Amino acid sequence: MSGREFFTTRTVAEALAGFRPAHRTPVEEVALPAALHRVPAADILSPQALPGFPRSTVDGYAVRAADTYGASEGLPSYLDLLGAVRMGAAPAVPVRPGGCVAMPTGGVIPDGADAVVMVEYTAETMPGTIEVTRPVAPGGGIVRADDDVAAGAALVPGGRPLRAPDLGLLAAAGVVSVPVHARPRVTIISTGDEVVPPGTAELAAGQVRDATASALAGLVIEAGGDPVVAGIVPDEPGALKDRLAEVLPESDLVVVSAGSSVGARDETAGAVAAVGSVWCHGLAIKPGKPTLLAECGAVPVIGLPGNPLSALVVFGQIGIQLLWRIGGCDKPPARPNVRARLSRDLASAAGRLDVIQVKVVDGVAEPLFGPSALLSVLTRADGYVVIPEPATGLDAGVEVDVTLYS
Ligand SMILES: Nc1nc2c(c(=O)[nH]1)N[C@H]1C(S)=C(S)[C@@H](COP(=O)(O)OP(=O)(O)OC[C@H]3O[C@@H](n4cnc5c(N)ncnc54)[C@H](O)[C@@H]3O)O[C@H]1N2
Ligand code: MOO
Repeated sequence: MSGREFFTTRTVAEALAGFRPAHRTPVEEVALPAALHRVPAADILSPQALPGFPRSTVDGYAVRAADTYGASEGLPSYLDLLGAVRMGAAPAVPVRPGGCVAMPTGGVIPDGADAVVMVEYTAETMPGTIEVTRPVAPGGGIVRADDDVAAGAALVPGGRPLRAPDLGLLAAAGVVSVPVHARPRVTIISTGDEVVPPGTAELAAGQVRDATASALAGLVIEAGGDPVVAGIVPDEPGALKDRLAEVLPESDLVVVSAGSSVGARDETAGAVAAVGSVWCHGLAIKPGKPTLLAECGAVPVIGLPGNPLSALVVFGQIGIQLLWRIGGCDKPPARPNVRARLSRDLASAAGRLDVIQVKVVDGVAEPLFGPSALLSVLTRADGYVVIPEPATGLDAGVEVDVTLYS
């Protein structure tokens, strides 16, 4: 196709920094169990101090610390046993000088006590008399009423996906539902006359089943989005534009696979330009150069390369970040990674980000090569190594970060 070219190529770094659509999903109230991995729209403040009362952290005796100073095996302190604290109840008696009260772990510290001595350092030598063989400092064995969280302080931050312990802290504060961003609805459109639904039993000559949409839907779910697989659009002039116009009002992000290159049938750029504005067409990434980023009204649109492997690599680098941001999270959770030694030299062009699929065996990262047309390279990989934009390659033997697939 002489004369055709990508008209606005950008680097991945430029795209991550510069393509920042303002669109965010609306906020909805969600009950705690369903709030795992959801993104609170703002800090969630605690309606009360936690734990809410001074508590013992050990089984033992509530004391005045000063009454235990100098206590030792050879010269114990002797304290009067004034009573016992019951779990889930207010203390019945205060601690007066020279006295102590038996304490279960988690019980309410009685008035007058400023420490709890562990039962291991005590003995009831006579009924009603407790021998203490180790001193305890003021505050020892106690958490204060607001040590966990002060009243009005943030229980969990806005903008970060909720983790299991967050749900616990919210529950402890009596917060049983939280305002979170709605899951972004990601419409996935496949294009191409040769692409047929995965359920097609017999393929005619030249047909391929749609591999990309199912895989993209998986990535969308992993990143907290709601995928809507919107079928296959043929290579007919106007067909994609019409489909886009239909799905845009229902979508927080639209992903179109194939048709982003510069071939005669490549319709995405034209279709997107007809309903919005193209931010870049061509990304300095390998694989995945034929990528398009655009905004159609408030809705971001990503045009991905046709090769399923390349489409998934680009969506992993750009789409996932975008998806998290649309869902209210500016700092997406990092994928797990391991350090490994590279088994061989890798070449790259300066200014281009290379994403190399690898297997990791005994701390060695072995690149998996093959054309982007082979999706099995991705299914065989344990993870990937990135050659950053300024680098012209990586030498065999260097330590690299392998981002792992989970
Ligand atoms: N002159 C140039 N030609 C090409 C370039 C280039 O820079 N200059 N880049 C090549 C690269 S790299 C890729 S990737 C492809 C991407 O082109 P398109 O985005 O227009 O995609 P198609 O040509 O339609 O498809 C490529 C390939 O992938 C298969 N495919 C498409 N969709 C699916 C699907 N949903 N499931 C399974 N397989 C799919 C399609 O059948 C083709 O085999 O352009 C190169 N050309
Ligand atoms: O970008 Mo193509 O997507 O390298 O195979």
